[in-house]
Amino acid sequence: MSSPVLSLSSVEKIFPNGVRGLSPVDLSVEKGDFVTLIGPSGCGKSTLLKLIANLHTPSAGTLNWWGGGFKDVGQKGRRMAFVFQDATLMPWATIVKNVRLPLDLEKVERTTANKRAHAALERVGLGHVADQYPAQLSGGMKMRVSIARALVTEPDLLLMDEPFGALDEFTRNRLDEEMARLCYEDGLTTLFVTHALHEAAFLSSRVMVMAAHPGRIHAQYEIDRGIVRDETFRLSDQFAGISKELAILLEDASRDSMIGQEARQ
Ligand SMILES: Nc1ncnc2c1ncn2[C@@H]1O[C@H](COP(=O)(O)OP(=O)(O)OP(=O)(O)O)[C@@H](O)[C@H]1O
Repeated sequence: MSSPVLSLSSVEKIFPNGVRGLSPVDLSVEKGDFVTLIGPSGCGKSTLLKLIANLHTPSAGTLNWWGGGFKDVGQKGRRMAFVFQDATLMPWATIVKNVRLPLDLEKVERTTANKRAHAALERVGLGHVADQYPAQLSGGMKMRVSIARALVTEPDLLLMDEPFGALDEFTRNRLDEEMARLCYEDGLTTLFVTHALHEAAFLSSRVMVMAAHPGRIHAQYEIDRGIVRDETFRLSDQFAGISKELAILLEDASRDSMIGQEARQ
């Protein structure tokens, strides 16, 4: 059997100022999983994502990427890409040049890089804006460019930190449907952070409900991978049921977080 994409064993983070960002976490992410982290502010969602991205070093515990250490991440079959809340596009460069940036940094030959950048834009439905500039696009389109810039590297693991948090609900729903298509149809392993319960219910194959004070995993909730995540699902009783069960877990996690906070005061 192949190694999990990610495995965390008793990984914790205590910041230099003594703040415990994350209590020991055990987590295993398999190929094709869509894992969402949700929980009240300060529960360690970003800390956990940054540990996985190797932007933080754990204070204790072991992290493995594809069964090995971080030094092999970036090789074929072990590529990781990020999408953040802010699309962070270069305003002076065309959309295709923005998408091509990671390939330019890798010194991929120009014709190949252009071809891949155009293909990535097609995948997010933005082939027609390749020669435009970021200022000409809406917020949702900019975010799709940011997703294309991540996809162009052909990642095996996609990390997304509240990518659609700044968008209106209609745009967010459309982008969630696009993400579901990209991730479930292509089997792209994804770790996703959100504050939005309905987004977690819609997208995930597993939801990690976290609690704060201190940051930790409170509960895990599995959702059938076989569900087709489309508009019909969003309107179904099944979706309503999943959302309700998640709301109960989240309520419970919030109550635990408040008890933790009061105990510290
Ligand atoms: N660099 C840092 N130094 C000290 N403490 C930090 C640092 N980064 C995060 N923390 C603390 O660690 C805890 C977890 O923070 P984190 O940002 O991971 O939470 P979060 O769940 O992502 O919050 P939010 O939903 O508000 O973005 C918080 O108490 C936070 O104040």
